[in-house]
Amino acid sequence: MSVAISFQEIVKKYGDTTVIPELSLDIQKGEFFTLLGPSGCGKTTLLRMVAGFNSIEGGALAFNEKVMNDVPPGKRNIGMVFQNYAIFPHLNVSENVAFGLQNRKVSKLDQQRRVSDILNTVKIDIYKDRMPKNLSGGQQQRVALARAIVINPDVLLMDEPLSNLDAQLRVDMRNAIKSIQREVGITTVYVTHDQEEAMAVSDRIAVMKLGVIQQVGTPRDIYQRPANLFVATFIGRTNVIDAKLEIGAEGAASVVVGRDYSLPMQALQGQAKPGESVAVRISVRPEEFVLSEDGKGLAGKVVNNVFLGLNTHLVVQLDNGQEVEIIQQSAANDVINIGQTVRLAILSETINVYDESGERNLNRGTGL
Ligand SMILES: Nc1ncnc2c1ncn2[C@@H]1O[C@H](COP(=O)(O)OP(=O)(O)OP(=O)(O)O)[C@@H](O)[C@H]1O
Repeated sequence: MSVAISFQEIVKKYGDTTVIPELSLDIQKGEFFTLLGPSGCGKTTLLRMVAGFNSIEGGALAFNEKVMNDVPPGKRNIGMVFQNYAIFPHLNVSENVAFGLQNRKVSKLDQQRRVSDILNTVKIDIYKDRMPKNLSGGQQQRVALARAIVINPDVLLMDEPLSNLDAQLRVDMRNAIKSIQREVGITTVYVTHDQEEAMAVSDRIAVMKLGVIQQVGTPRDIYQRPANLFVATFIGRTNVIDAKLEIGAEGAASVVVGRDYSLPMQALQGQAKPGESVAVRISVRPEEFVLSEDGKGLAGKVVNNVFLGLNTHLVVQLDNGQEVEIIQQSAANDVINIGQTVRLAILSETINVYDESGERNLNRGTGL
């Protein structure tokens, strides 16, 4: 694979305020790449730098190794889709899609052929003569997508394209966007604050906080091995619990949680000296707890119990007062009642152990 978009120590400032300090990132050709993070973290700012709508105060932005910092938006060969579909109300579907081609000196016949191909791809060919006001939100967003890709852009940029759609349509449309992107094979940069949406569509995700990338990885990497506690808590749900990393005389590592629940952690050998005990924080996803059958585990009391069909969600209050969330497959007969005391075992192969600050995942880079 070759790099399609490269950010090299890129800086964005508004006046004296630095919003993006020296960010470096490579996006591969054909990749579906998502910028994900809470409101105000700089996703849109970065996307607008790619589009050429924002100036760049430092570093370099390159497309296929060509520096683009001073290339105007109209000369970047980019397709864009925004939250508010921005299609022309006075043009019908075909005319909207053809619009971008009219300025590109494409013959009438070629225009018709390309418009008809794209309408097929995004599955709105049956509405080709309709006016936008007679289309649903999802259909309008398909028109916007068709218009963005009909010009054969090098890069497709999408900024929260599904935010205006209702929940079910958002799920349908994200699947549609992903399969259209795969079919067309276009390098795509997608902005969202919705982590589930990001997981569903992306090849890779960059999680951002305050203009700084916290982690870049596949959805699976980011969920299973979050680089720090910010990522662990932003992606999916998790329980953060104080613990101790203890290294035995022979160097074997274990994580001790609560009073005396000890989990052997092979991956953490070498993180401290033999005989040492270091304060750490562990991240345990709700599905990484199991109700212990052998009496080993963290003691607690069930304080809430919600049956959701396949799964049951429990809230358990541990001995130290902390409440943790657990997801269990609903057993056929076994009902766990509120008030019941339980022991919670932790699947030690999967949990992540962080230093006390939460900035460093001690499991990463250990071959796991
Ligand atoms: N024109 C501007 N002038 C000054 N500050 C700005 C400007 N545009 C954005 N900012 C600031 O830059 C930071 C990043 O904003 P940006 O819109 O990129 O965030 P975002 O992650 O896209 O958020 P959201 O999801 O809410 O759109 C914010 O602190 C914002 O207040």
